[in-house]
Amino acid sequence: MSANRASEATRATDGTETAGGGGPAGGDRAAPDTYDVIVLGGGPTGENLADRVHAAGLSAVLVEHELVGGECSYWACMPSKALLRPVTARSEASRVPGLKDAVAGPLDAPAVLAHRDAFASYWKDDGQVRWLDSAGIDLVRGRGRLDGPRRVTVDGGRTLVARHAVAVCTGSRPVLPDVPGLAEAKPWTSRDATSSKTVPGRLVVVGGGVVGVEMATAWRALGASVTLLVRGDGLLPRMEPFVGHLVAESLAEAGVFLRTGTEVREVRREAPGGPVTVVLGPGDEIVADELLIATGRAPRTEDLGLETVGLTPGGWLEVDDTLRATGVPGGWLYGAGDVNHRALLTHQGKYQARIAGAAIAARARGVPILESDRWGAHSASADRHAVPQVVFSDPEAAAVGLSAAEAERAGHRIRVVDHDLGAVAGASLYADGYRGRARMVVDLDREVLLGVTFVGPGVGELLHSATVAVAAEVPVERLWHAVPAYPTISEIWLRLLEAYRGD
Ligand SMILES: Cc1cc2nc3c(=O)[nH]c(=O)nc-3n(C[C@H](O)[C@H](O)[C@H](O)COP(=O)(O)OP(=O)(O)OC[C@H]3O[C@@H](n4cnc5c(N)ncnc54)[C@H](O)[C@@H]3O)c2cc1C
Ligand SMILES: NC(=O)c1ccc[n+]([C@@H]2O[C@H](COP(=O)([O-])OP(=O)(O)OC[C@H]3O[C@@H](n4cnc5c(N)ncnc54)[C@H](O)[C@@H]3O)[C@@H](O)[C@H]2O)c1
Repeated sequence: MSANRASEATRATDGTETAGGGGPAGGDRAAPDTYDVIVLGGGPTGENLADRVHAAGLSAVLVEHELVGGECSYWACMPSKALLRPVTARSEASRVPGLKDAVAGPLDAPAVLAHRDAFASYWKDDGQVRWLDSAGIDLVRGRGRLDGPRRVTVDGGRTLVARHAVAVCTGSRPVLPDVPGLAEAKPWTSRDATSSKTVPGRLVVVGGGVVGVEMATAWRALGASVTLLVRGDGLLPRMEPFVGHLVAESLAEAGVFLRTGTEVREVRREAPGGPVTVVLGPGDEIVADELLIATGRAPRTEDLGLETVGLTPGGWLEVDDTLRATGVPGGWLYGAGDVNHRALLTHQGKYQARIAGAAIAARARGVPILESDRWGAHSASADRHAVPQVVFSDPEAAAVGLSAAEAERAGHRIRVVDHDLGAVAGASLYADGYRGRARMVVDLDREVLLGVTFVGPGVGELLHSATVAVAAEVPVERLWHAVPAYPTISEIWLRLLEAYRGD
């Protein structure tokens, strides 16, 4: 069983299995101090990397100072999606004839929060630790710090030594912008927004990226009055512009107050737990019960001992396509997942873990590395060409590869093909008044797809078809023979291809 699958299986039952008391698996075992590979950080990336090298016959130890499973399991993907699924399910059901009345009325907030708690495994990592145990990977609890080449100290005490590699998988943390009064006001970060036990009456969200949009969606549907403050002129700026327009329209219909072109100048909270005042300009203030700051991430590298191996602490860890850190003599240091800033997504971290694990094992055995093979086992090329992402907003947004603007900036000769998703028979069956749009970006020189974007209800599950087309560089001519089933939303492929061919 691979990393993460054990915990997914326990959650799939009723979520209560991981809720019980600790058990013996939670602590260090009587482990040796020398391993083939030391992994720092037990998030999804670290777990998968340890699993891969162990499966290749190397010994591995995982060092984790909080919960095994990392940000994703307890304060990011899992709890946020558990909060959002009831929102999108109700929204879609309310547009299906015969169901509308059945889902009228507010969400049952206590039930949704309890569902979220179960999906966060009640913030206990027993299930993940059981999986490590069963996989034969040692766990050392505590903060790991590099102490020169191939050496790691844990909590300043015990020293671990690696024969082949140390992999830094320490992830990222939220950043707070430098705004007077902000830190003192103790705002919510993504951790609070995914774990709060109560629904705030009034919530101000700062940041129109993925966290801001998803959390504004969830907490509005749970009953909060939400104001979303965005610095730029729209939402989800990394995706095609039409995505942000549709999501903004839908958030406004849900009752979210959206203000673009704003800047938070000062924050005041007079008493702990009391109301918070967000100052946008002279006479322009908003008073709320909570303030969520969702303005991006910083790497967890500041106290990692990077200076002991010649690197500068605090920055994103620079790596090559085999995930090996650049500028470290001997080539024994790796960095995978959020910490290298290639793509801050769980699935990409797990992908990098598979690639890094294979590269570490190959180098340990003296097997030639296939670095030059762009799509070989030792090169994380998808990070640059085919990163998929689903934003679980209402409606969902899903994209892979390059947007039209990114493709142009990269110097490709492109053609952009757009189509109205609502005009597809499967979409109109899916929900009354289905609104959505799709775009494919075609590389005219090679006649392959560089990127695909969908926005509309249920499009998240459509994305992998596009990921296959982009990563595999399937010729457009051959895509014509990939026939979408009728009447599914996937028929959007046929419409896009017809438009491209001029049929
Ligand atoms: C609100 C939110 C929602 C998200 N939703 C999604 C989603 O739906 N889909 C998706 O793909 N991505 C999502 N992401 C992104 C995803 O959470 C991250 O990309 C992912 O968690 C990165 O995994 P990682 O293993 O690299 O790092 P992390 O999950 O951050 O894990 C790093 C681990 O290292 C440990 N650590 C750090 N320093 C040390 C040290 N010195 N010693 C020992 N241990 C250490 C930490 O305690 C942590 O457990 C979301 C992010 C947020 C904030
Ligand atoms: N469904 C998913 O895949 C999912 C969900 C949540 C988060 N994530 C990942 O987590 C990462 C972090 O998400 P995020 O939303 O925090 O970061 P982000 O980088 O996606 O968005 C942050 C936004 O805040 C804005 N911003 C920055 N400083 C600001 C300031 N001082 N005032 C106002 N706005 C400011 C930025 O312009 C940007 O639009 C992302 O890279 C994302 O990929 C993924």
